[in-house]
Amino acid sequence: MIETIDLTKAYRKVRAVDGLSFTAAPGRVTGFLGLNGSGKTTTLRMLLGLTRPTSGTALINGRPFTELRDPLREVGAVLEQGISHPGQSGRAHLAGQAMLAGAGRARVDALLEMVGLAGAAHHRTGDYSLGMRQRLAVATALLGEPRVLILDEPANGLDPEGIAWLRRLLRDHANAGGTVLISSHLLAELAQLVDDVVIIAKGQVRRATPLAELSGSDGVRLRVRGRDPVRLWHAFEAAGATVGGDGQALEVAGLSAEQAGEIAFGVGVPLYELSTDAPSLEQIFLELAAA
Ligand SMILES: Nc1ncnc2c1ncn2[C@@H]1O[C@H](COP(=O)(O)OP(=O)(O)OP(=O)(O)O)[C@@H](O)[C@H]1O
Repeated sequence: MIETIDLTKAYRKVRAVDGLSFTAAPGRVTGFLGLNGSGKTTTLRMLLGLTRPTSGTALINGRPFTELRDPLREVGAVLEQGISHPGQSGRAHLAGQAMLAGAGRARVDALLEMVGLAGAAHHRTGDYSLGMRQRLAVATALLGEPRVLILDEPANGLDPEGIAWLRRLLRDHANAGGTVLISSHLLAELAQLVDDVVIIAKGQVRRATPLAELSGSDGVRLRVRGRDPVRLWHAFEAAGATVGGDGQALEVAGLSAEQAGEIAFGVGVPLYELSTDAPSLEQIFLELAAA
């Protein structure tokens, strides 16, 4: 379980995180989404005890990171690339980290297998592709068999096969009762991976919802053309809709197609066109994230 309560981080000129409250629940993969500079990394760093909050609380399994009894066994994180020495092999890197985490050799080999790096385990990490470095970072995060996983932009650099691998890995982790928080600045990148989304902008939560409920009916817009646009405009507004237009057609939010058709019929205006335009997930995200 991950929880932030009124979490705030102010730097001299910016409030990077501004009263942020959200939870990421066990058994779920939660996407933490925002545009560049919206405060994602700062939030994750506060959760991991790397940045001190100005105020508010960041909790992992009910405690601040600094009060966790055995942090490496409770939370694993992928924060940035370049954690390994480029001259070191992937295996040597992981074995070194394993000593810190109190994990044995068998675990190192099992993890290299699990992240698909067994064949490249003895190559220098300096020769790894971005995707391979991401896989090594995920293996490192999993060393202590933590229940909570925090991943900052892990899909970055992964090819479709890598994304499919990450999806399975995160799903298995959540299905086993683990908590996963994964950040990105692209909803499309996470749409196949996550159960829930927390969308932030300017350090504040704009929407926290199961992904399936993000594209609710409130985002649907109608495109309406009829013989008397002005009359239609007034009739739709009188019914509580928000109406815009481009001269050709009216753009109507807040009504279903059925309601709009009935209203047009009621005021005696023949319709030439009535279509619904459901925004894509990416459009909804951008609208929320840019607000
Ligand atoms: N150490 C710091 N000192 C001053 N300002 C900072 C510091 N760290 C972050 N910021 C500012 O806080 C804001 C949020 O940054 P943060 O890195 O958390 O965003 P982000 O959502 O992770 O962005 P990105 O996707 O680009 O990594 C930005 O305006 C950034 O410039």
